[in-house]
Formats: sequence, C-alpha cells, structure tokens
Amino acid sequence: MANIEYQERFTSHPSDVKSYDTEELREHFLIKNLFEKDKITLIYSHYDRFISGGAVPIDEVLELATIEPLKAQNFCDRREVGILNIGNQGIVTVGEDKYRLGHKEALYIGMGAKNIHLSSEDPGNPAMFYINSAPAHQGFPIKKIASTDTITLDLGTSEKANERRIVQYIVEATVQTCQLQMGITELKKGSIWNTMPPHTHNRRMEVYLYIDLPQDEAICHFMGEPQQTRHVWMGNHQAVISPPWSIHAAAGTSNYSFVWGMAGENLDFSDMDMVKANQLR
Ligand SMILES: O=C(O)C(=O)C[C@H](O)C(=O)CO
Ligand SMILES: [Zn+2]
Repeated sequence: MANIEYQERFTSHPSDVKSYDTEELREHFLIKNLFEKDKITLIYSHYDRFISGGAVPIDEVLELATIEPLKAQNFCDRREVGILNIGNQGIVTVGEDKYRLGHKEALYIGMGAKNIHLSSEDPGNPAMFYINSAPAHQGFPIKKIASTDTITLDLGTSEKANERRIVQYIVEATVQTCQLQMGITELKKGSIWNTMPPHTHNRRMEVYLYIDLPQDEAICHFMGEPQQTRHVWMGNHQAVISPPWSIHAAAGTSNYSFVWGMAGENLDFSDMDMVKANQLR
C-alpha cells in the first residue's frame, strides 16, 4: 500500500539566510516528524535534489512509490536510494528479492529498480527505515551493507570532547553509486562535539539525522557560512539540511550518533574544506 507524504524544500542564498530568524531557519532547514506509524514521509530538497525520508511499517507493508515531483512512473526510474534501518529487524523487498535489514544495516538500491516495499519483521518491535535518495544516471546493483562491510574511521580525542567513530556504509570503496554516500557517526561517552573542527563542501550538500540521543537531551546544530554561523536546536530523530556552502557540526547535551547522507559533484568523502575552530564567527 502506498502511504506517502512529501514536502518540497527550496534552496536559500547564503546572504538571505543571514537575516532568517529562528522560525525561518527552522522552516527551511530542520526536518521533524520523519518517522510516523505506517507512513513514508519524504522531504525533497532542491539542494542536489536530495530526498531524505523515514518509514515505520507496523500494520502495513509500505511501498516506496513515486511522488508527483519526480514525474516518473517508479521512484527509482531516475534515482538511486540508500536505506539505513535505525530500528528493529525489517525487510526491504525489491521486485522478487527480499533483504533483511537488522539495526544499523543498510541497503543500496540502484536506478531502474521497481516495486520497493518496506515491512517490519515484528510489528511490536518495528523497523525504522531512514531513506536517502539522489538523481542517478546509471543503474548499479542492489547491495546490502552489514556493519561488517563498513569502513570505520576513528577521529577526535576525549580531551577535546569530540572522540567519535565514523562508520561508512555507502561510500565509493563499499558500493558503486552515482552520487549517494551514507554513514553513521557515533560519539563516545563524554564526547559531545561532532564534525569539529567543521568543514564545508561546496561540491556536495549533506543531511544529518540525529539518533541515539537520550530523552530530555538536545543537540545544538551549527550551520551557515563559516564566518556567519547560526544554530538550530534539535531533538532525537530530527534531521537538518546542510546547504553545500554551510558548515554542519553540533554540540549535544550528551553523546549521540547521527546518520549523514550526501550527494553532489563527486564521491570523494575526504573532499572537505576544513575550517579552524578559532576562525568561526
Ligand atoms: O563527525 C564527523 O566529522 C562526521 O561524521 C563528518 C561527516 O561524515 C561529514 O560531514 C562528511 O562530509
Ligand atoms: Zn560534511
């Protein structure tokens, strides 16, 4: 059954963002309520035409059907998709093929795939599928990425409260994609800063979905041009759109994790323009 809601988000010029107040900043960049029972919720950003979404199948099998802005018969007619399960055991069916995704396992689905359905193995303990998608020009094979298939990078130190593990799920070295990259960054206990020192990558936009944040805690996400930053207070399971010209970093009131996804000009994860912390304004 197709039970999909979508919203479009248009792009903002950095000099316009300078004058956004709290509400306007949140309206354009913050993504709330992605994970609703028996629904697929999609946000179509005009930055690199990147779609981020959530699906929580409980009593229904949910179909990742096309949405009107795609003007396509099937969701993947001109798109590739990454699905990362942040909930309990779930099943993604593509055509006749079934892929079981456990907690923090991912699936890449290439252009041309049809009949994508999402379900939970146990409705009492549902899967929570986080979906990222970008335009594609070539169909690459479907691939499941378990945690043993990922590439990990350990960054930061406890002294700087930014000790974290970057877990790369969908990157050039693990899966062939046109432009999509996805992964999870997990902060160690006692560390609160992600992506600090920060960076921009004018060649790619990025979306962060914050997860594993204890109840009553909060994330202060920093965005904007490095010399003109703004902050957005966020909660667990909320996402934020990072324009290519914006830094994307945060401090939490506890440790937490986040799923990052990006698309754009290249597939070079390390292509970042670093900014020194003492240069931020
Ligand atoms: O903690 C970090 O640093 C990150 O996770 C960085 C993201 O992966 C990123 O922004 C990639 O461009
Ligand atoms: Zn980045």
